[in-house]
Amino acid sequence: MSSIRERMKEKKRIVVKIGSSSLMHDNTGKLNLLKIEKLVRILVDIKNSGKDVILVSSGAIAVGRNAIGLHDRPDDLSVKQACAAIGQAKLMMVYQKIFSEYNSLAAQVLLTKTIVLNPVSRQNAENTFRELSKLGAIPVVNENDTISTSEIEQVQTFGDNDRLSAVVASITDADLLILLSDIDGMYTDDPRTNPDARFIHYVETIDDSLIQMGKATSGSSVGTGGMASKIAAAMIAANSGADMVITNANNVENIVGILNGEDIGTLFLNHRNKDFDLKELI
Ligand SMILES: Nc1ncnc2c1ncn2[C@@H]1O[C@H](COP(=O)(O)OP(=O)(O)O)[C@@H](O)[C@H]1O
Ligand SMILES: N[C@@H](CCC(=O)OP(=O)(O)O)C(=O)O
Repeated sequence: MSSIRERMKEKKRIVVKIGSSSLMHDNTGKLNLLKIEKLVRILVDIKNSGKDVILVSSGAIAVGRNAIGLHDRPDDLSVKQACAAIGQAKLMMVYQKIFSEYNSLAAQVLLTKTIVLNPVSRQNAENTFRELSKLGAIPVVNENDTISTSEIEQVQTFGDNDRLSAVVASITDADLLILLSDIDGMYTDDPRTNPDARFIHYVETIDDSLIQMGKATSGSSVGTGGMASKIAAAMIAANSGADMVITNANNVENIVGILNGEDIGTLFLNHRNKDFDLKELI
């Protein structure tokens, strides 16, 4: 076990993000309940061990699409937003049920970019997260997709939950962000299109050559942002003082391995920057 990975054992506040593709069965588009159940059990156990944990869960639009029998990804904004409204409620119902089976409280927090950019509403959000932590609840965060859109200037969108999860790590002062994806971690190129792509275990510095390697291509019909948005998230996390690990959601036990210091996924090392202004990277 490397000394860099040893420091994972000391992490106190962990943000875990799961993407839409990882929550669903790819052949049916329905929720993978076994995976969600395992994820929740692990999160509650981390909380029980005395650490703080926050879940950022995508899936509102995908679950809503499935509920109304919409096979293709909607292009129309109002359809997307209606799907999100239906899907977010259904998703929370599932989370509530499973969290309560482990005697734990799930708390829904829906954010928009505007909330984070406005100092007063951002302070409110920070206070809420702090209070939830004191109460022993586990926040389940998503973007407020029914109202945030790039087309409405007053309510700008994060667009993908990788960036959102890094923003959550930043405003909650988390020391670790784990992105559960449909891939083992970052490669030198998208391995779905380039068989010669090599796995990257550690990233010390996010430079231009690394940014070029992370393509915006998504591995599924429900994912958003590809590796490019995960690198954008890593930049926010690193500046905020949080290490970030990308790992495969096929095995949610990877979370436990990462916290035990095992060499799993791609680790982006943090470089806390006290002059960092979140506004510049979102
Ligand atoms: N350099 C790269 N390394 C690994 N994956 C990459 C890279 N560039 C693009 N990708 C793509 O990014 C996808 C993961 O992003 P995305 O589909 O948005 O997943 P998620 O829903 O898990 O966030 C991978 O399945 C892969 O096809
Ligand atoms: N907020 C949207 C998901 C946006 C997103 O980034 O999705 P993903 O690439 O699956 O993490 C939803 O809940 O449907």
